[in-house]
Amino acid sequence: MSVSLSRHALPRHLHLGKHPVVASTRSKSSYSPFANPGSTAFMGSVTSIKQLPELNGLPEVVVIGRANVGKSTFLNAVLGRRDIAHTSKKAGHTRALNYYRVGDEPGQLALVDAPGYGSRGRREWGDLFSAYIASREELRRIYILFNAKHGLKETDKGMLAHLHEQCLSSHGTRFTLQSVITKADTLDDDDITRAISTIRSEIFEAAPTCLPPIITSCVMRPVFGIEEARRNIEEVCGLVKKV
Ligand SMILES: Nc1nc2c(ncn2[C@@H]2O[C@H](COP(=O)(O)OP(=O)(O)OP(=O)(O)O)[C@@H](O)[C@H]2O)c(=O)[nH]1
Ligand SMILES: [Mg+2]
Repeated sequence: MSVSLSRHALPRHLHLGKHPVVASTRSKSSYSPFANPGSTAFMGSVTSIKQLPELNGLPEVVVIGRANVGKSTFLNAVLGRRDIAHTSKKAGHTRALNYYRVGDEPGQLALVDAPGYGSRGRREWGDLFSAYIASREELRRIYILFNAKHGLKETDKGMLAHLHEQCLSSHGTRFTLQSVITKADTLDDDDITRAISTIRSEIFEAAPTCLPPIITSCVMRPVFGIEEARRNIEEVCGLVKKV
């Protein structure tokens, strides 16, 4: 195993080519909701569809993926907080839809951490999630995470196909789908290039409407791909003024 991956070691096309880091789209005068991590607040846990919070029109994005893929860690990195979301080596840790407000009150957007799906996920979490995506009007984008080392499993393909159908049936007016590759540090440079290529094709096969992956590592210092993820969230929530 190698942890040598670095911005410089990454193949050029992974970070500079087809899907460039979008920091350059930010106007110097625009303000990032992620600029002040201290203003982020945990809003509460939702275990039943009736408990979904009233956010008075705040845009919302959700982070999903198989148990243990790194959802809560990714969310902490995006929020610039060490442990506002609880993480664990043991799969199945997050057991509710956990809401985080980003920005000073009343906030600029809500970020939602979801329980994992797959063999360690529980059926009732699946039911809650299905009801959530079917009805939540504030939802702008679903971030679906895949472990670089494990690639896509059948449950991932099934989830992608299901979400793709939902996007198509609403003509993309309700939410869009963005893929994210986690734990890029767990593969060496040759393997990560191959893994990304396979994951990209499998995503496209299962869900042609899903946007190609943002590649991340939350253990690299500095973290990798997180600034790109923040810009992506700001854009989909209408918070970036393009110059
Ligand atoms: N090497 C490496 N490990 C990571 C990375 N991100 C997360 N992890 C580890 O992966 C494990 C699971 O992380 P979580 O963030 O709790 O995963 P989760 O998807 O929220 O898990 P559940 O809530 O159980 O579904 C933890 O031990 C993390 O430290 C990463 O970028 N690189
Ligand atoms: Mg979690």
